[in-house]
Amino acid sequence: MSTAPPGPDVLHTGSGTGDTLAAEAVALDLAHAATDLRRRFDLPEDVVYLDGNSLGALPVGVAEAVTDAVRVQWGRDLVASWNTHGWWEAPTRVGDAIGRLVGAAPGQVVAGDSTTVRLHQALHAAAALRPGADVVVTDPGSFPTDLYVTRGVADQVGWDVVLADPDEVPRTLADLAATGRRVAVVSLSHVDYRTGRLWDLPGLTRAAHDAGALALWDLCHSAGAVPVDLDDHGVDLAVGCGYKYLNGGPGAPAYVYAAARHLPHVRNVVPGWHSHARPFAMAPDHEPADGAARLRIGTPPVLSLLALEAALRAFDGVPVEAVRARSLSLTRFLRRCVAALVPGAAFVSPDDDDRRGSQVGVRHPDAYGVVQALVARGVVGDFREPDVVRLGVAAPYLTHAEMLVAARELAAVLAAGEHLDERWSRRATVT
Ligand SMILES: Cc1ncc(COP(=O)(O)O)c(C=O)c1O
Ligand SMILES: Nc1c(O)cccc1C(=O)C[C@H](N)C(=O)O
Repeated sequence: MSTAPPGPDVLHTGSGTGDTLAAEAVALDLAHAATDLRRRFDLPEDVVYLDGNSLGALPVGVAEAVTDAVRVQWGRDLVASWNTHGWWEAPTRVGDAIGRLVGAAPGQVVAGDSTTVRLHQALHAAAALRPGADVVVTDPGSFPTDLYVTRGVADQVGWDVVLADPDEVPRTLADLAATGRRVAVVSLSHVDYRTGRLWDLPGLTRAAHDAGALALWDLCHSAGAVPVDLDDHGVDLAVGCGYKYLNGGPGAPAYVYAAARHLPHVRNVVPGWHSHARPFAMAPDHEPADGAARLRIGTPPVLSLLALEAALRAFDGVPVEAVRARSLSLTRFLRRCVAALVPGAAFVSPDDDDRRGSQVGVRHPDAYGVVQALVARGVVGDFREPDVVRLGVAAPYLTHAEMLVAARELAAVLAAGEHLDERWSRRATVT
């Protein structure tokens, strides 16, 4: 199966519906040609890659940037590179580059470490900014690491964890206020990793503020795919990873955002020496640096930061609003193709554009087998417990033609019963 460039042969299904969809795919790809950034990525020709919400594709230029960082900066220039190649400033420089994609003015984002660590740090910062409050509100459907970290920090600072579906958060906040409870922070994911549900970040941020709480957002599944506009919406704290829609590579550095109004008061729970105002004074007492640098920790993963920095150039000249418009068109079309070719498909992701992130999920009792059979046919998605076939749509490098190919392959897998193959009876470690 070849998909690049997807021509009429690949698209032809031999059915009336298929022909109509094929013609539509061609028309939509023409209409969205300005945001087709496939040439900025190094993707295998024979794969429809629908897992960029787990691990983004490799952007052109990253391998060269890493080679230069290793051979020239590390290999030749050695320790001087901290100064001469800007290694020291990389966490805040890359943080600012991420900030451009999530609507944060410079000086509020720092990159490095993992989402897990950054969330831990952000929740502790919230605790220090809201002394006397003793509740954290979060979504029971959050990604597991978020639940574990939230419970862990709650134990450390003496909070109660109140679980509420994001739709129910305003009512939960009202109930808590009515019983005299003070909420420190509402901590939510912008897009649900399993369902692709996009939550109302502006409205829920306002609801948190109205209750006297801070709003903390996990942007793992929205940064680089959905406009976030952190500053415009008055978000207090945010975290996210670098390896999904930001395409920074496996284990790419994560990031933390603290709004400028909070930064002078933010306490860093892991105040390593890179967060010191004068690190090379080697002073025995910690004195926080100004700005986002106070959220640095210890020595950053320089090679990974430079890889992420090069990866972010894939977005150069393309506003995230344009990426979103392409993503909506792709997910809308994918949904329509699946509905047409797989009658009765049970969608888990919302139909409504305003409520859908950048993925389409379908429930199936043999979802794991369906995903494996799709992968065997060159359509790479992933399986999420308990029964979700998750198709992530990283708009910059995908086409409408590929959406149709994915739907056709899904229909073919189900028609042939390939999902029931014995090969899929043992699950891989990473699903
Ligand atoms: C919403 C969300 N938060 C956090 C994580 C993971 O955190 P970490 O990057 O520390 O593994 C993921 C994905 O792995 C995620 O989807
Ligand atoms: N972070 C991951 C990892 O370390 C290994 C395998 C997958 C991942 C992922 O990113 C999974 C992803 N957060 C998800 O939404 O399912």
